Amino acid sequence: MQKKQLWELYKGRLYHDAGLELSVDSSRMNYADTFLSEMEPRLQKAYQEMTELEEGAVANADEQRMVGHYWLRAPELAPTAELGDEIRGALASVKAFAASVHQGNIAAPDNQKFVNLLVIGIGGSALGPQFVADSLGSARDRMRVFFFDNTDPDGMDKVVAEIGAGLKHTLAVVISKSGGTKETRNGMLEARRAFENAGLHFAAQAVAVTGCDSELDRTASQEGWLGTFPMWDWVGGRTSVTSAVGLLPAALQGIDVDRLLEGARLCDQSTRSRSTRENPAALLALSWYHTTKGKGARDMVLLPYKDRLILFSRYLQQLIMESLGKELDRDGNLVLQGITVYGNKGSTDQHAYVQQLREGVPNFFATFIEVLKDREGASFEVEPGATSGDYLSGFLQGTRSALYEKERESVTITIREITPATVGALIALYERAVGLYASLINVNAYHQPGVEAGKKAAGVVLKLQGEILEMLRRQPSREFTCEDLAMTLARPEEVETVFSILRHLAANPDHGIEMTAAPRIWESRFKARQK
Ligand SMILES: O=P(O)(O)OC[C@H]1O[C@](O)(CO)[C@@H](O)[C@@H]1O
Repeated sequence: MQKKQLWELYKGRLYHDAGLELSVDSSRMNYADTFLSEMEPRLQKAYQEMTELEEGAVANADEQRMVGHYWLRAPELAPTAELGDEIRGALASVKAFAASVHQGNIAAPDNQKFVNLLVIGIGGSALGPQFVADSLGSARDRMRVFFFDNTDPDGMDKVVAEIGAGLKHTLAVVISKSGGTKETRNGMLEARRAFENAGLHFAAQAVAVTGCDSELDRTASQEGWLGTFPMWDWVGGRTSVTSAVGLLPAALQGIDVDRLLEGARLCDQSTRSRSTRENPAALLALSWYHTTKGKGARDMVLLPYKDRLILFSRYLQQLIMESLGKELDRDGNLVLQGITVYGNKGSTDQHAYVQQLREGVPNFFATFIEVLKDREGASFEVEPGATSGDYLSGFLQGTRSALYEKERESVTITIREITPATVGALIALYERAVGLYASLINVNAYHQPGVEAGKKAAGVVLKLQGEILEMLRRQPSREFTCEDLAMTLARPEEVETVFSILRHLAANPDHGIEMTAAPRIWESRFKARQK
């Protein structure tokens, strides 16, 4: 298409919200003008489903739950007055708690102010807080934020070492909706051990965000932690960033959570429109549907040209892939749905994988995120007439057209600057786009049955490890190969797992397992160290 024609297409398709200072450009999506009208009946159905969801329908049928993340920034829309009051109450207690910590009314045991925050959680209980902390953080933050978002011992040691002596002025925020996620439980226990090693009492420096009467809730109340903030079953983990999950760490860090909620609320208002051309979330969902053929046929590559948005792709990876990646549709048909999401940031990725995007396998579409404001204040010129920010902008434009020349499609989202409000708006925009797209492809966006399989399998591995240790310790003088041991345990079919467990045990001093390596590694022998 000629540039002049493209300009006309751009003007015809551009969505711009002056209040949010947000634009969505889908002119580089090669759909015919008739596509919108063809899709309109299905979109109207999606809008209706969204209305019902917002009114409190059991939109997550499998778990028999309402889906209420939109009420978190508009409590007056909650289906009952009680729920609205709970949301307002939780927000008020988050803000009051953060203010008390900042003022030193809630303080470390030595009466000094808390200056560090250790957030412990995983998945939706970490990714939102991490994205918000990274995108809106600054050297002026009220508290420095650290994360345990895995059960990797070395990863946690690294964080503890970074905090160093500051542990005594560190507030731990343990976040788990279910309150029983093992990675988070382990993170909490590891943090507790680190506190104890430093002569500190964990309970005096910890708060929880969790569901009522969860294992974590009970631990927090039995041990007298500093506080507990609610999570409700009608808020999914991946859409929980505007609940206490995201707001408590953000408020403690010193981020204006009212502005974040306001941005999300305004974006919710815009994305409730039933006029497709005036609904940016619908325009995104339509673009996804067109380019992936409604079957995930192309990956979504996120290219935010702003360092502060680097974690947005990780955040969206969970939001989109956990929501849309489903084996069955809502009628029980096998559909194997989803959209693969990856990306880091431009222009950096230009020097990594953009080569393949332009010339290699055309199995993706790009989402450019443009931020108009370069920095606080003016920039100097790195060469006559151009600043570093001009270069960043030029690289975005350049990559967008270079991809389009090669028939690689893209959408471009433009915001004026990174503020709590625009971050809130971006979050809300994608939450709604995912919900609408899920309706278009008829999947339940609000459950995650596939995640359970891996958790169960891990439980089986740990149980087998217990049996292995018991057998090795019962016969301390005997050396076993993995095959011997699998036979002795009457688990011959599990020999590969037995081998993996033994190698891991022998690589660590914890359980006293020794390995005599054989030239063919799988013939190595293992025994329990004599006491
Ligand atoms: O907040 P929780 O219950 O610890 O769960 C953490 C994450 O685990 C998942 O359930 C997947 O395992 C996510 O959906 C969720 O965000």
